Amino acid sequence: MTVTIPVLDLSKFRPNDPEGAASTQEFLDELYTAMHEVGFFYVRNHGVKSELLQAGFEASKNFFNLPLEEKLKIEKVHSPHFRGYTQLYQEITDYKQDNREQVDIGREFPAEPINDGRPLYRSMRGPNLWPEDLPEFKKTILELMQAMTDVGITILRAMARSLKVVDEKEFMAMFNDDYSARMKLTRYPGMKNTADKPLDHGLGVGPHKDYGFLALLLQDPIGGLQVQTHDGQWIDATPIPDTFVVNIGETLERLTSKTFIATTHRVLNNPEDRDRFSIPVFLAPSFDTHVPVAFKPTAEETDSKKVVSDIQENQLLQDEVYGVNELNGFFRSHPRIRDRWYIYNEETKLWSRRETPLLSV
Ligand SMILES: O=C(O)CCC(=O)C(=O)O
Ligand SMILES: [Fe+2]
Repeated sequence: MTVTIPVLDLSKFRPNDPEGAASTQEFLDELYTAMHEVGFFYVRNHGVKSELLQAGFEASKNFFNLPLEEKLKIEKVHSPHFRGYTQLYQEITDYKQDNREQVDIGREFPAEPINDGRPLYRSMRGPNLWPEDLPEFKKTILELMQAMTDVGITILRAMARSLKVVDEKEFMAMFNDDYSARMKLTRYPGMKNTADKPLDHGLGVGPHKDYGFLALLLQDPIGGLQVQTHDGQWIDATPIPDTFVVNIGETLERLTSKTFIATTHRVLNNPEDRDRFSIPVFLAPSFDTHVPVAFKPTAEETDSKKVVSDIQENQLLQDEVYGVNELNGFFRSHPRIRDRWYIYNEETKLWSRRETPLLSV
């Protein structure tokens, strides 16, 4: 079966405008079909100014162009909150080292006290690490993260509405002040980049599903993102100017009993020497949220949702508490940061924060 990734027009979604009822309904129907059948779509007319998108890419390139020793000043290993810079090959996906470098940014919070009985996942909250020598970087990146978050929250509202059986107010209450947002700046070197020498497997990031509720991705024109259709084929998410690529994560898939699919995806490095840049934003409820399984699919929906994925079932994150999933996901992707800041107790089988970080990792 030939599957294409649909392009949805967000300006059709006018939830508070009685005159927009027909176009809103059309949008919701298209959204439902996209999420049920493909699990990915492009969104256009999202309202974020292209100057801001360009400024985001500029800021990202300025950072990646810094000498390695400058970038390492904000290396993620300095952050128990999994913020900061990750060198090429340091992140693990599907048991392989990724051919990409990246910066992780989250919402700014003060660090919380540790090991006082609160859940360990609250350690994910904390301050970001910012490069000192790029004065515009922080302002631009936080502005872009907020603008993309606003678009993502609008799409989440539309998803709740298109699912009908989900109570929109209850669903959106999970995104009150305390929602979780993460942004990543990525750079994928081309395979013939002789300075970086990407690993032969050619995977910028290996096959995976995202953890949370929604991912909204800004990609440059190079291409390389691929989506695994539900019969197991890999298709290109070819860049379309002025759009974001949207997909959902495992926790929202769980809430919908797989009516909406968290589709497997990966990124191939450019076969020549061209570097690719992308900026995804990941949205999820606050860490303490118990994500209900809210949806009882109809027989027809159950029938049509047999999905092939390259990901093994033991790689899936299915805890009911969102923070547990996010922490487990980061532990898996960043074992070096886990081992520096966290310790496993063989007797209790529980992780906790180290009182002082391990220096040797
Ligand atoms: O860079 C991309 O196109 C996708 C990145 C991605 O899937 C991720 O970081 O979860
Ligand atoms: Fe992803």
